Amino acid sequence: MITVTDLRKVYHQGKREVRALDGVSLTVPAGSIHGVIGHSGAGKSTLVRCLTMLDRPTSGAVEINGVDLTAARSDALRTARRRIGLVFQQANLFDSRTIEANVAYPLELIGVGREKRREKARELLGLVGLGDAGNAYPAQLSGGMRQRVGIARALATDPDVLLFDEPTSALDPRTTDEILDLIVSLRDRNPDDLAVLVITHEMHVVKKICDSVSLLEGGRIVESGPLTSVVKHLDGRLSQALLGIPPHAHVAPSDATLVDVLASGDHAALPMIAHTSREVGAELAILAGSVEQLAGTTFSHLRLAVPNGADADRVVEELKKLGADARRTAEIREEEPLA
Ligand SMILES: Nc1ncnc2c1ncn2[C@@H]1O[C@H](COP(=O)(O)OP(=O)(O)OP(=O)(O)O)[C@@H](O)[C@H]1O
Repeated sequence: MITVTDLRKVYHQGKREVRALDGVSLTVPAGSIHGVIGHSGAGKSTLVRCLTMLDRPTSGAVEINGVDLTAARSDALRTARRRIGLVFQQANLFDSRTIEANVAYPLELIGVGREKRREKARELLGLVGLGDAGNAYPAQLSGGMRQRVGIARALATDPDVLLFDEPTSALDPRTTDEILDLIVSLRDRNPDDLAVLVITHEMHVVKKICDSVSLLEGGRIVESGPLTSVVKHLDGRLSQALLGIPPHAHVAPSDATLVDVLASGDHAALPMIAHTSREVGAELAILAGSVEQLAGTTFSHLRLAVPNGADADRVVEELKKLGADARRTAEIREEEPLA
């Protein structure tokens, strides 16, 4: 389990103070995969550096299973750091070492004997699907395979936390999905011991593997929670980011009110548009939408056009009665472009 409490990092650029982290708190229990997403400049890299003490936080605490890394010094810090396995965007392997020797490297640093190192490296390479590649050199591997080696190396010291910093940003979509499946399988293999934290700007990563998610902005966590809760409401920033539908100005009819509706779970399977149409006596057009499975729950997000003359507020009301979240988003008058 990793617990981060009120983590702050202030940089000084001349006279200017930059609060790269401005009071970040989060908890990731063992068995859970938590995503932190944020745009460029949000503080993601600073968070990774401060969690691993590559950069000392200005204040706050980072605890791994109750041991505070910020309070540890020299040897104690080195030992505590091994509780976090770190995987970067690029694996940064030693080109002159075999794959097996790369995976064994963290064990070499802490003085584990040769035979034990080899045994562990072989076991880990098997775990990440590279059981036959131990004698190969990094240059002989694809980007996805190199990333698997990076993951095996991060697991060498049996960490309690695996921290991924943009693990799939350099990979193609298919390889990305293979690496994401591997991350889930590592968690599933060790649910009582391993907490996983994934820092990314890719929504796909969050949608595919995370149980919970935090949105980092200007060094602060502005929204956080279990994936299925944060996407449930139309107004949420994470909901917009993860399930948002783009404006479809080119198909918007003139003289209509646009209504967005978001339904989840069993509600998503109801014939709610037909039902609402009938109840209100209005023909509703679906202009855009997405239906997705997140963490095993179906979410359906639709944008409807209610012809003017029909009661858009009643449409919203009827949809809410059926258990969906709904709201008016725009009025379109003839010859007026969609806002
Ligand atoms: N060493 C530093 N000195 C001064 N300011 C810094 C330093 N490192 C980061 N910052 C500032 O802190 C803020 C957060 O930067 P950070 O690199 O953590 O963001 P990020 O979310 O990782 O962005 P990106 O995805 O572009 O890497 C930015 O305003 C950045 O300019």
